[in-house]
Amino acid sequence: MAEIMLKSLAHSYLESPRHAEDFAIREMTHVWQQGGAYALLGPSGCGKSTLLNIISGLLVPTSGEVHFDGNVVNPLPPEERNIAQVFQFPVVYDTMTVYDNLAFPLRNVETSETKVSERVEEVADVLDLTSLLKRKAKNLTADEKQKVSMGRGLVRDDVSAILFDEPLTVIDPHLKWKLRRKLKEIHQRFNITMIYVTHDQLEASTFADKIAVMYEGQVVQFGSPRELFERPGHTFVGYFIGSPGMNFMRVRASDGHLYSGDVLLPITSSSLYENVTRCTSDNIQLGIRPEFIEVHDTPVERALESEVIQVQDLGTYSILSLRLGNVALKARVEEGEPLPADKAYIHFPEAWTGLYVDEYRVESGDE
Ligand SMILES: Nc1ncnc2c1ncn2[C@@H]1O[C@H](COP(=O)(O)OP(=O)(O)OP(=O)(O)O)[C@@H](O)[C@H]1O
Repeated sequence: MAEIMLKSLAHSYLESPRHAEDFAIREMTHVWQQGGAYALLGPSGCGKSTLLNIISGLLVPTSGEVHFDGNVVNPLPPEERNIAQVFQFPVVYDTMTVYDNLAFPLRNVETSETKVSERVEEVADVLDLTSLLKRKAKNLTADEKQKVSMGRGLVRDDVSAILFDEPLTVIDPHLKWKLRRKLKEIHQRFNITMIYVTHDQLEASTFADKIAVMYEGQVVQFGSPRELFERPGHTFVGYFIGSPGMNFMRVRASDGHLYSGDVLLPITSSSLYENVTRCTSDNIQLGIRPEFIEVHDTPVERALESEVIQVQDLGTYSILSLRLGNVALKARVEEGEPLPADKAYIHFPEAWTGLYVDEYRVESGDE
């Protein structure tokens, strides 16, 4: 088991990369601590598999170092890195029994048969595979095969880390939830560093204590599911996490006030105002999640009048599509709360309103 550090790591699939866009991984330094349950979350093509393959040694990075417990492992081939990797599609030997499949990684490193049977039985028990141990793998369903693949990753207790690359893709939707819980349980029981790659925010949040959100080859935020929701560090995290994503409004400061277009925003935080006036960039936005906008059906002090464009009834809550000046916003109203018809009076609580300059969050002194 190991702490994994990526030091000034960058990777391009091109021979002579010149621009930032030529890199699948843009230069980054990142630490995965020993024993952590991590998710690597991001849209298709952001570099997740590239990063995993660099850690496991399947891919040699263009520059930078990979450290396991402080030792550089760049020159080591995958088999010497002690990394278990579980891929999207099951990797099992069809002609072997489930038992022999699970025993394979242990027998490869000449483990005694007593230890083999101990570990195989333990892992089979955790993954509910005990009744299938004598079956040939070719007779298993896709779900069962993927559980065997996972089991092969878990069976050695000397691995540095287990990397999961979208492991639930082939799993039946109703079993996905169960397996996610199972992986969490396994993590707690075996205390192994686990990195779980996914593009699904729900999968990431159920599995991981900390999530690294990747966007265009960079980790734009590394935090708990709650931090990513409450204080997205980058506009992409705001859009990508939550449903619907965070609202962003372009803002400017003038005469002691903040404006979005022609709308004067009744924001009293002086440090927020000062931060905006200090910016040299013209890419300045305020971000607020639909869940945190206060919605009233009658005028109230400091609330802004907005036009209701659409109401989407989603059972226990509704999502309002609003227009404030020329800005489109979404707001969430819980069941039982007054639902505005034509006009909604909205208020942005300052504790939940973030300032974003050049897409990154800037903390104001008030927080
Ligand atoms: N073997 C390759 N040769 C050239 N370009 C590649 C290769 N593999 C990946 N890429 C490119 O590198 C970038 C990152 O790809 P990568 O597969 O790491 O992303 P990902 O986040 O894992 O996406 P997905 O979820 O679709 O697998 C993409 O632009 C992709 O097209």
